[in-house]
Amino acid sequence: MTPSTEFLTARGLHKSFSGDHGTRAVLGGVDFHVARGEFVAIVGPSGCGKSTLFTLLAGLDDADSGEIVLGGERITAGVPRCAYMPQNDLLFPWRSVLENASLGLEVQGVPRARARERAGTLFAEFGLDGFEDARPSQLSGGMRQRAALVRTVVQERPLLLLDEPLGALDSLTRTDMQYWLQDVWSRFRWTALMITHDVREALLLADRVLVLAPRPTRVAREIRVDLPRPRTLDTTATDEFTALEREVLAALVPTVST
Ligand SMILES: Nc1ncnc2c1ncn2[C@@H]1O[C@H](COP(=O)(O)OP(=O)(O)OP(=O)(O)O)[C@@H](O)[C@H]1O
Repeated sequence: MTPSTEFLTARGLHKSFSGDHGTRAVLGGVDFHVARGEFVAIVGPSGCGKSTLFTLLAGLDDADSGEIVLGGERITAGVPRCAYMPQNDLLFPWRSVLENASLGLEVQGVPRARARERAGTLFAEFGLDGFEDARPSQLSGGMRQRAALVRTVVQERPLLLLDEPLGALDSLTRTDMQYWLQDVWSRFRWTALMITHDVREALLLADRVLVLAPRPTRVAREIRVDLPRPRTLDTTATDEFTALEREVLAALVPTVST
C-alpha cells in the first residue's frame, strides 16, 4: 500500500493495564494501515486485545506509546472521530427504534428533530421501515443489529468500528445479516474495521484480514482477500475461499496443522 492510499495508520501501539496482580501488557506494538473505502476484518485469539485496540481507535483511551493517524490527523482520547458500534447493541428499551437510531447524532449536538429525520431516511434501506415507533423489544435480533448500525453509520464519521456486530445472532440470522451487510457496504462504501471471531464471515466481507497474535498482541499476518464481489454461497465453496480459510486459521492457531 502506498502512503497516498493510507487513510488510517496505526503505528507501534503499546498498551498495558495495571491492577492488583501487576501490569498486563495487552498491545505489544500494533502496526497497520487501512485505505479509504476499505473493509478490513480483525481476527485474533480471545482476550488478545481486539476491543482494547478499538477503544484507542475510537478515541476513548490513549495508547502508552505509538500513534493513530486518521486522514492526516492524530486520534487521541476525548476527540472521537470514528463511529463505534460496541459488541452489545446497547439499544435503550424505553426509547423507540427511531429515537435509539438518532441517539448518536443527538450526542454529537444535532437538534433532536433533525437527528430523527436523518436517521429515518435510512430505515427503508436497513429493512426497518414501519418500525420507527416500535420498542427494541419488539424487534428480532437481526433488526436490533440493523438499528444499532443505523445509529452508527448515520453519524457519517470517516471510519466505522464494528466490534463483533453479528456475534450475538443465531447462525441463520447471522448468515442472512452477513450477506445484507455486504450488500449495504457495497452501496455506501464505508471505510470499516470489523472485529469477528468467525473466519468465514471475515472472508465473506473483508478486502483484507488482519490476524492478531496472542497478548501482548501485534499483527501476526495480513491476508488479502481478492475474491470477486458480490460474494455468494457459491464463493464460499470455491477452492480459493477454502485456501484463504486455511491460511487465516493457520495464522490464528499455528499449533494446529491444517
Ligand atoms: N480497562 C481495563 N483495565 C484492565 N484490564 C483491561 C482493561 N481493558 C482490557 N483489559 C484486559 O486486556 C485484555 C484484553 O482484553 P480485550 O477485551 O481487549 O480482548 P479481546 O481480544 O477483545 O477479547 P475477546 O475476544 O474475548 O472479546 C484482557 O486480559 C482484559 O482483562
